[in-house]
Amino acid sequence: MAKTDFTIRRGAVIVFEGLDQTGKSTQLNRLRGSLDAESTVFAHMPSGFTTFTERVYRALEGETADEKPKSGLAQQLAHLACHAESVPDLKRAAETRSLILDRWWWSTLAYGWYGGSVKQSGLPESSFKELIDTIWSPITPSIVFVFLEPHHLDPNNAPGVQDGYRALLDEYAESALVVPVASEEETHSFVTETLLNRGLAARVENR
Ligand SMILES: Cc1cn([C@H]2C[C@H](O)[C@@H](COP(=O)(O)OP(=O)(O)O)O2)c(=O)[nH]c1=O
Repeated sequence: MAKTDFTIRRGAVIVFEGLDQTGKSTQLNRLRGSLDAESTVFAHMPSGFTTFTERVYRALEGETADEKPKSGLAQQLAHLACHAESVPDLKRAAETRSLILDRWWWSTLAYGWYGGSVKQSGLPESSFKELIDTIWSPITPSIVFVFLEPHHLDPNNAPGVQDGYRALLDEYAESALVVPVASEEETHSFVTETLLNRGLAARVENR
């Protein structure tokens, strides 16, 4: 029987965002498994493509307790340092192929600002947003899939983070949508059908 796969349209930028433990990674893996490896670049923020971004990510995840930053502002600035380092590569990937992003600046705003830690530092929201805008202005997403319902409790999902995602969803209603809660298989179908319907993906009959 023929296996049906997909290609993502060249130039498309697809973002997966949302709370921890919501099935985002599972769905990204499913999508990766049904795409040809050549034409789409997958990137995870903050771990990116370089030793610098990889090592900062490991420090942020805190393999040892003393490795993690104590300051919420330092934490988000470290994330943004990784984003700044990765954006030129992301831009190139989006121009020559297609790009699938596992988190981008919505996480910075949702976890950092709406989670409360950056606000506590005294940095005004406008300054934080301006920094984010400056770093991310080269990248425009074609679609943002937002995962909002955690399967398990996760300490990273501070109160407010979900509200942050909802505010971003309202602001970017044209390109962003909530992924409905469903089985793994149904969610995979939802993602692929949405991409097909919006002309961001095409079916490929092979083998
Ligand atoms: C990209 C990004 C992530 N984060 C947070 C979201 C997650 O709680 C954490 C790690 O992200 P990630 O490794 O994607 O977590 P998971 O695989 O569990 O979904 O970092 C920020 O606080 N700011 C950011 O800019």
